[in-house]
Amino acid sequence: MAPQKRSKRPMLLSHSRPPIVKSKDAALSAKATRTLIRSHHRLLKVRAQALAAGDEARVSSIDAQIKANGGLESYQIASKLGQSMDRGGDSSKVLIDWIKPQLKQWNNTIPKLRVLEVGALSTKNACSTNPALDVTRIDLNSQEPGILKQDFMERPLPSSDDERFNMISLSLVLNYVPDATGRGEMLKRCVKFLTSKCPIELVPSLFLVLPIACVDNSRYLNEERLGEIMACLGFRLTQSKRTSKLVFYLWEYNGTYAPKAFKKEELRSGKTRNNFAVILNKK
Ligand SMILES: C[S@@+](CC[C@H](N)C(=O)[O-])C[C@H]1O[C@@H](n2cnc3c(N)ncnc32)[C@H](O)[C@@H]1O
Repeated sequence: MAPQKRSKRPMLLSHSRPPIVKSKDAALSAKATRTLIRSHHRLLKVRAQALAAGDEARVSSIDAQIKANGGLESYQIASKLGQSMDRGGDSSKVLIDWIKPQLKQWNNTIPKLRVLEVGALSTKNACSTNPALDVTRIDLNSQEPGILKQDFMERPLPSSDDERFNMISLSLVLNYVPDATGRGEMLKRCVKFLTSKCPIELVPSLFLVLPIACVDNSRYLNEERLGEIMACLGFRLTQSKRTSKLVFYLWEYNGTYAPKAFKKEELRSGKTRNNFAVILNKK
């Protein structure tokens, strides 16, 4: 009788990052990195729940735990490690590969394309080092002088196209937002920062990277639902790519912004599913 194939268990969201490492030492630090990232996300989630419940004492106690774990800074170091070459590399390389054909139209006699990188950990990634791109980098906690310390949700809304962007990068940022409504608001907000005024022929776009478990193993989100949410915001999927841990998407904005309501509704059940969700409010 042929040996029975072991069925592959669906991946938990907490196990999605960083990608596999090879050497023994790296494997150890990968484990520590994963634990730190997982714990930070979990604490942010319970903090958001305590905040919503008005439980200030619990919020303070969670803040103390986050601090004891090294805070956002340690989380960012762990994320950077996850981004390093031996763990799958810089995600913005995927974006550059995808837009390479359009970037061929660019030369240094015309203005650069404006890119907003939300959740930026480096000034030297593929996006930042591309000569055709003028990258504005923001993060809740700046690690380098070229990164502005700013919450995207608090960034003043643009008053003209000169303050808008041809592309926005949200790489592993949407899953950082601890509540489902906040994620919907973040996606909506992206639209307000995009412009079709561009030095080359390029449709304004959103580069979105998520841990694969957010769409493959969530009770509340799958690719179809994500597509529906994005479609009502005016986005059309033009590129996508999967690795064992991450999913990359390029969404073009077609200008038809008409948000519909999407609740947190169970799309698939099962004990090993995660609870990643995006709630969209009409207004
Ligand atoms: C997992 S790291 C991802 C970094 C990098 N983009 C990557 O792909 O590896 C998430 C980063 O997003 C930042 N972030 C989350 N929400 C943000 C917001 N509302 N505004 C600015 N940065 C945010 C966090 O501070 C954190 O540094």
